[in-house]
Amino acid sequence: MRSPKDFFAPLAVGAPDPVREIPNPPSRMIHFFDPSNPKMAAKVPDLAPKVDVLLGNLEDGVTADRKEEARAGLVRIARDTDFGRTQLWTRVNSFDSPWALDDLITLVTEIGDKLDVIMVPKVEGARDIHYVDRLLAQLEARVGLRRPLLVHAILETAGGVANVEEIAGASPRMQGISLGPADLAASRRMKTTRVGGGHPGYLVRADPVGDDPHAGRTTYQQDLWHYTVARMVDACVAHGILPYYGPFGDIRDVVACEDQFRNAYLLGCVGAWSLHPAQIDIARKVFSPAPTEVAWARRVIAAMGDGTGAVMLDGKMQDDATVKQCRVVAELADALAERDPELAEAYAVSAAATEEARAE
Ligand SMILES: CC(=O)SCCNC(=O)CCNC(=O)[C@H](O)C(C)(C)COP(=O)(O)OP(=O)(O)OC[C@H]1O[C@@H](n2cnc3c(N)ncnc32)[C@H](O)[C@@H]1OP(=O)(O)O
Ligand SMILES: CC(=O)C(=O)O
Ligand SMILES: [Mg+2]
Repeated sequence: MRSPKDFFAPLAVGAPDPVREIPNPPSRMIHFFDPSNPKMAAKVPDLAPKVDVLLGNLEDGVTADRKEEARAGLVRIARDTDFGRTQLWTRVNSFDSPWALDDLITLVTEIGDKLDVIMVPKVEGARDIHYVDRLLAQLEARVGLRRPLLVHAILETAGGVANVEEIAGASPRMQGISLGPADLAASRRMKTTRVGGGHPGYLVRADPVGDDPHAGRTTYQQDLWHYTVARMVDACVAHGILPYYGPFGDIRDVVACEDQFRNAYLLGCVGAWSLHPAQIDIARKVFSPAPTEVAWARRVIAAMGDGTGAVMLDGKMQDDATVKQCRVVAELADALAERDPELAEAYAVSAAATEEARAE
């Protein structure tokens, strides 16, 4: 653990000063693509304006014999593409692999000025973040970067979950954490073979109605990921960084994907991964507050004046705490509207309708 006195000191002579506050532009979907896959690479210019984050994935999902091609492909794509306001992230290989060191050296020295965030898989504890923190500072100093690269950890080992608070606070570079349900399931020896989502066997059952233990008992499927997501959200928020749900592997099941994303949204996550173009709009829909919610939030804020006291609105008590809840929704809506003309219109229309209803 760094001393609080030198927490914000650069870790190499000539490296840029660490950021004091993590930037929070929209990152509702982190869209994964394999830079060694020509079909996916060809889609990047069209996808860029449609997503908040594009992530060139070098780790799992890229075959071992195409690791170098993926790395070189990402360098090429980063140089040749105008990403506009869309962020460019990468996921490097894990630190025990033969590729991670070259991933970091090549990407920072070749396209460090284009990258926003480096996602690190299989983070076990603060020691992994300390390693990448120092190495990034050395590389930034070598190439003269003026803006520090940020680091995002994947929570996908039992050790990582046990150490999630220290990971979240390990460096001022820490931008956020994503849940990695596939590796985490394997690490914990969970007996699900799915990538995220529920499982029909993980349930609670209503009490028996008579002597027959089988008759008429409703079951309720439970969320396997609730504990981990909630723990991750608390660790992130306590350290001023951003929590994300990770991948949902059943691409065809757009309904369950939306449910899983929405659970994460309601628990405090700011976004999720999209593995396939079909998941981009699901994430956009879920992680953008509904216009009716925004209209309600604005009504509460207006009704609460200076934000203190208690008032009744449509039969519901509002006070200092509920106005804070509503500010979360309204501020998110304002930030998204600034980027997304469709949402700006939807939120403006809902505001006008609310005004009209109040005037009547
Ligand atoms: C547990 C983890 O670590 S998750 C993270 C690692 N995994 C990944 O990143 C997986 C990323 N996604 C993929 O590899 C693919 O989407 C797959 C394998 C799941 C499905 O791919 P396909 O079988 O090709 O899907 P499908 O046929 O529906 O694709 C339709 C088109 O979209 C393209 N496409 C698919 N996924 C993506 C993507 N993520 N980005 C851009 N284009 C994509 C396909 O190349 C195809 O292009 P075409 O119309 O020119 O032929
Ligand atoms: C996200 C990821 O890497 C995993 O689920 O293993
Ligand atoms: Mg993984």
